[in-house]
Formats: sequence, structure tokens, C-alpha cells
Amino acid sequence: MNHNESSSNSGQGSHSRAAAAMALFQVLEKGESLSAALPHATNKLSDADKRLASAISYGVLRVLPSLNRLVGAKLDKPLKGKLKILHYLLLVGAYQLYCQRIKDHAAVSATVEAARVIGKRNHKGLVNGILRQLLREAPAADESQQRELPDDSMQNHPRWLFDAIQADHPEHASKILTENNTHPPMWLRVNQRFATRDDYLQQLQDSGIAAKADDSASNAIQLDSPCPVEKLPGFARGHVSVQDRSAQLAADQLNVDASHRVLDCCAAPGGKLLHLLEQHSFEQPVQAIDIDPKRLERVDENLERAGLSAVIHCADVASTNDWWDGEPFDRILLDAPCSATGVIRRHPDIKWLRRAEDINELAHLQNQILSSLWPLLKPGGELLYATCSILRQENQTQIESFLKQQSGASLIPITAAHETLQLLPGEYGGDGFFYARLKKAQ
Ligand SMILES: C[S@@+](CC[C@H](N)C(=O)[O-])C[C@H]1O[C@@H](n2cnc3c(N)ncnc32)[C@H](O)[C@@H]1O
Repeated sequence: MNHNESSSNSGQGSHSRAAAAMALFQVLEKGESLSAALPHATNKLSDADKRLASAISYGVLRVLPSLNRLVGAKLDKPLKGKLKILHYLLLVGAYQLYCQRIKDHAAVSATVEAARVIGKRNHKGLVNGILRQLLREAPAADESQQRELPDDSMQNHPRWLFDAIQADHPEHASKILTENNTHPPMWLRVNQRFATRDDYLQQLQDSGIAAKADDSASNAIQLDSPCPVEKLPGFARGHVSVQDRSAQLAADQLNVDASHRVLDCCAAPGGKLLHLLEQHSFEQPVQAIDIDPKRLERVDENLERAGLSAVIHCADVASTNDWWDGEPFDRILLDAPCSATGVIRRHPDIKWLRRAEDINELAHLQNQILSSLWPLLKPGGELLYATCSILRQENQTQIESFLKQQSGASLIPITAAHETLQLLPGEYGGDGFFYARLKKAQ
């Protein structure tokens, strides 16, 4: 969360604050994802300014209700219409004062100047006045000390999600809510075709990048602090990829060997596909399908980077007549579209973009996809169902109702103690993820 900036030059950094406010506006007023809004808002900025705009906008979304309360209390009436962008700029200012190690005067002057950048020159006084009020009310003992944000009774989550987490994970709810608001670690997956994990750890150490291995996930390495991918040894040649530890379990859980005919459903951007291809030299090409042509471009890039290949279909997986050649599969990986409630620490916008009613719709879609894929599996074949959700309705309940619908389907337990695997955010340092292994009767 911390970002050092000692500049006192009044104009400096105003573009990064303006970009953060504009990206937040797009997310919270227009419903765009932050990963789509940020590149657009920051495309003319230097790399340093891009990083700062990103740190601020991700950070604001993690503690949005607390910041709204702080800023709202200082406004005589809510900023609406054309002035709404100023509300987001004030959140940007408050976030710096409360959550970042930026000198107060630099944070205030850059944010005030950002009002001009966003075309609100006449409101510089308003921004200055409110940020200075915040400073007066919460004086910091010294410039490096952070102020304490007002508590939020739902730990900065929307009511429906707070309730769902309490209902589904009563014993772990508080930990999940805390994890959701923290900055996640960066995980790497070592391509075992080029190096063992220990060899790659050594390469990282030689490059001055501190990291540690995780013995519970065979190719996983956790970096001590995030690092641009260009600095990772061999990244451009596919020696390593960025992938969360929990997501790395899919390739092993699929239980494949090189003779299998494999289908990867909902494959973009290709993280799990690449992992499978790195692990096995398949006798028949793996088939991968996704509905989103833009996301499929990322699959192509990833395959090219690693020098690997697969047969790619751009289609709705449920419309099997459009893309299936009629040959059944030994293994199917279904990384289903889901609420992504397990990856909120990576995508804090999910808290504010998702609605309670989305969960029913997603559960319906997941069931529809599962049911359309099941006939494509050979007798005795296995389907791995995965989501990055932590909600029962998309996970355990989904699988229970599928097992009731399909008499020929059974569960292969993930461990002796667990039929399915529900990982929670932060467990082993990874994201929230769910896995269920389904077997088709002979
Ligand atoms: C969780 S992401 C997949 C991540 C991917 N498996 C990986 O490891 O990189 C879910 C994907 O499902 C795709 N999707 C959603 N609905 C779909 C459908 N009806 N048919 C095919 N793909 C779909 C989305 O475009 C998205 O890329």
C-alpha cells in the first residue's frame, strides 16, 4: 500500500492523481472493471505515474466505504452530475493522506492541481479546503506515520457479500474479510521444461530478487515483493509465468497423462493451459475454448512466449454443435465463469461491481455449462470443475445438485478428508479457489 514520494513541486504528480480519479469514476459510475479503466486513464503517463495511479486506485477500492465516510462528512451536500468526478478526486486525496507514505503537502498540492487536469480548475479551492480539514482533524505525529481510517462495520465490503461470507464461512469470515483488503503476493510458476524450482530460485537470487518456494505446490515460488515481469530471468522465453499458487493446483488435480485427449474450457488468458502443456508432451493436441476473442489473444501470446501450441476455439462452450468434432475427451478442465469472490485482493473492484443477484445467474450458467460438457466426456473420464469463488452456491452446492442430476457422475475425493477443495483467500498465501473432481461411470 505504501508509496514513497518526496516531491514538493506543486504540479508534479497531478496527472497520476487525475488518472486515478478518472479510473475510479469509470469503475464506480460506469461499471467498468479497473483493469480495463486504468490503462485507458493512464495511457499518456510515465511508468512511475502509471504505478502511482494504479496503487492509489486499487487502494481506494479496498477501503472505499471508510474513505466515503471521511470525505462525505466534509461536504455540505453530495457532489453530483458533472461534479461527481471531484468526489473521486477527494477520495484519491484522502487515500494518500491516510494510507500512503506520501508527504502531506505533496499529496495535497498534487491532488489540488489534479482538479485542473480533469477540467475543474474552479474547484481547486474546494479540494484544497477539504483535504486541509482532513489534515487538521487527524494530525500525524510525524510525516512517515499513517493515520487511522474510520472503522467500517462490514470491513469495507458491500452488505450482501459481507452476509454471504458470514453465512458460508462463519468461522473464517473475519480472516477472509481482512485478506480481501490486503495486497496479495506475487506468485510464479516455474516451467519445469527449462529449470527445476530450486534452479530457478537460484536464478532469482542471482538477479537480486528475493523469493521462497512453496512445498505444497510443486512449481510455485512466492516473491517477497512484486516485480515487473521483464526483470524475471527467462520470462520472455517462457521459463516462468505469473500465476497464483491456488490456480497452480489445477494441472495436478486434472490427473492427466500424455496419451489423454484433453479439453480446457474457459481457457483464456491461458494460465492453466500453459501449465498443462509445460508438464506433458501430449500425443494429441490439447483443445482450448473461450467465448471472448480479446482474451483469446492473450492465450496466443502466452503460447507463443513459451513455444507451445494448442487447438483454440472461440465459441460458447455450451453450444457444442458449433465447435465439437464428436470425439469424446479423457479429461476436461472447466474453469467456470464465476463471481471471482476468491480473488478480491487482486481485483478489489469486484466488491463494488458484483451484485447479489449475479450469483443466481452465475450458478445457473455454471450448471448449464457443466451439463452441456458432460456428454463430451468418455466413460471413465474425469472433469475437473474449478472456480475462483468462495461462495457455496457456485461450489459445493453446485456440485451437489449436478451429482443429483447426473446418475453416472461421482466425486473423486481430493484428499482422504475432503471430497472437494475450498481454498480461502490467503490460505497458503494463495487466492480463494474451489476444485471438484468428477468421474463419469464406465
Ligand atoms: C476464470 S476465467 C478462465 C481463466 C483461465 N482458465 C486461465 O487459467 O487462465 C473464465 C473464462 O470463461 C470464459 N467464458 C465465460 N463464459 C463462457 C462460455 N459460455 N463459453 C466459453 N467461455 C466462457 C471467459 O471469457 C473467461 O475467459
